[in-house]
Amino acid sequence: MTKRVGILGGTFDPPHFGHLIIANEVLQQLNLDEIQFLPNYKPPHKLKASSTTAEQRVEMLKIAIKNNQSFSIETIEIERKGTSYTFDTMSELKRRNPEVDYYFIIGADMVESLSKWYKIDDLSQMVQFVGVSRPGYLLKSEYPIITIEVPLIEISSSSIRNKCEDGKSVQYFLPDKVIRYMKENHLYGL
Ligand SMILES: Nc1ncnc2c1ncn2[C@@H]1O[C@H](COP(=O)(O)OP(=O)(O)OP(=O)(O)O)[C@@H](O)[C@H]1O
Ligand SMILES: O=C(O)c1ccc[n+]([C@@H]2O[C@H](COP(=O)([O-])O)[C@@H](O)[C@H]2O)c1
Repeated sequence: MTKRVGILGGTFDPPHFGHLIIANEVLQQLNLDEIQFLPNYKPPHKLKASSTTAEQRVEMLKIAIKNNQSFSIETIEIERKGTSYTFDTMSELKRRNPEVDYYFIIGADMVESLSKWYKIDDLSQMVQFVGVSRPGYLLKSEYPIITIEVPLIEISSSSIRNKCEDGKSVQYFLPDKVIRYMKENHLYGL
């Protein structure tokens, strides 16, 4: 039987409640079988290098999704290294799991930039894109995306990193256990 899997690709530097809420909303609203979080090794469009390692980002993701049996982590991009082009990743995942229908979840900020993605025409034939609302961005695309309304969440990894560096609290933006890991490992100036 065909399996329907949602993929949430991201840098997760760090993972936050925005990621968890959109993943859960798409899972529920599209009645998918599961969600796989796909941490990238090197995001194609971000110029600034992370201050954290890929292993630390994966560790934080593990802590964040623990206890939800519908959530798991796909580490294919970390293992492949290099620039994490989604076309390369999804071609390989489709080759490994031809029976799976993939739903690639993106926030509205990413929806706006889809035309610049590597081999986007081929990629949009291979996966079903699912765009979710995000404050400040339109949920419109020339590509055949499904759009899902989620509660608007004004949280981003960059705002969390900035708050940490400014000595401000990030409690309630991400799980306490992830904050504990960040402190123990002195991430983001903590
Ligand atoms: N608050 C949010 N609402 C909706 N979508 C989000 C939200 N935060 C992240 N996303 C989406 O999740 C995916 C992964 O995001 P990413 O890991 O880059 O986090 P980010 O908060 O956007 O990071 P940064 O601030 O460093 O750019 C992207 O498709 C992004 O659009
Ligand atoms: O393949 C591309 O050209 C491409 C361009 C921009 C973003 N992406 C993917 O979109 C997802 C969200 O990206 P980011 O940078 O917001 O973490 C992540 O899986 C990226 O690898 C992919």
